[in-house]
Amino acid sequence: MAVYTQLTFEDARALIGQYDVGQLTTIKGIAEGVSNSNWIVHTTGGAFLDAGGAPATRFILTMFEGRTEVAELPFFLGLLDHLAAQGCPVPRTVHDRDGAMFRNVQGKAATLIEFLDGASISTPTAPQARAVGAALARVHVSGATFPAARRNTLGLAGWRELTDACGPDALHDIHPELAGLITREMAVIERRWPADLPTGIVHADLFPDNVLMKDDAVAGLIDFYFACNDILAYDVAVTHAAWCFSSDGRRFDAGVSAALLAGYESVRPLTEGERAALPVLARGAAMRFLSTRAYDWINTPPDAMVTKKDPMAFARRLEFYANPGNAAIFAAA
Ligand SMILES: Nc1ncnc2c1ncn2[C@@H]1O[C@H](COP(=O)(O)OP(=O)(O)O)[C@@H](O)[C@H]1O
Ligand SMILES: N[C@@H](CCOP(=O)(O)O)C(=O)O
Repeated sequence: MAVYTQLTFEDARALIGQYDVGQLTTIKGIAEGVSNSNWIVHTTGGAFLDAGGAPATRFILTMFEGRTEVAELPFFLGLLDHLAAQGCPVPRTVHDRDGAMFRNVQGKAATLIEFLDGASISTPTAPQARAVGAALARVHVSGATFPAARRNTLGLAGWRELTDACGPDALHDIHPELAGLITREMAVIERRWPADLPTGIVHADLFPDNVLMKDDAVAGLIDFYFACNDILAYDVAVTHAAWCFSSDGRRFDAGVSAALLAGYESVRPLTEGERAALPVLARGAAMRFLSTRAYDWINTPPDAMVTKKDPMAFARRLEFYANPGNAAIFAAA
């Protein structure tokens, strides 16, 4: 459950009154998500139009909790507007009557976002993975004209900081071999991390729960709050790690993997250098989510209203990618 902040109907009514979207009728907390508080909001409709040109009556209200820096909101929210304007299936930010992209509520920043129809899926098929690969590539291509930039705060140095902060004893409690795996793999990843691949705007967290699908088509890419500038092929690797395994990381799906990469390349072909780097980028991607999940596993207070995510699911992916016998999954078809 990800609603960390209590918001009364009256608070919400006052907030929604600042936007030209009609009167608030209902507001309901959303169970999915980890990082921020989210509500689905219904209104009577106003000047903000949906994709069909009718007054929109459904919105997502997001309140930003600890992990999102308020100073970075213009980047994240401006990026949504930019990508939507470029035709990517991304929700637009609803601006308030003064043109502001976010407002302050109870000392926290909150924003109103366009609602996109669709459902996230837990077991993707190859055609769905193909569509996701193509949608990711469109974001990479469209991001090239976005004028702002943001450093990846959860890059290599961040993974090391987080895993060091966990400490060997707590890692041992998660799994007796976890600290050893992290030490070995961090050394390899740091040594082999590529320095000369194409960079640009990346989503950096394109998991199935951040993609809304309608049958085999991508209806929405959401949750851009880790977006930043980084190696484009690293984003492919993140998406690969997120989509091509069972959620516990025990089963790899070769068909989904091939379809994801083919879908990506149908829009933006990978260079030889990017292909060659995918094995180490995938090890990095697995380490990225292993490090945040392990840190959260150890540090989330027991009474927090959030379902902790299993770090071992990404330790298994990391072992898979580190196995030289599996490197062929990234070879050109
Ligand atoms: N623009 C949107 N349109 C429709 N549903 C959305 C939208 N944004 C978020 N959601 C819903 O809210 C849930 C949580 O949103 P998300 O941005 O992933 O939160 P978190 O940052 O906490 O992970 C999503 O899984 C989805 O069900
Ligand atoms: N995708 C990450 C969790 C990031 O949280 P989100 O709810 O903001 O997507 C993971 O699976 O570890």
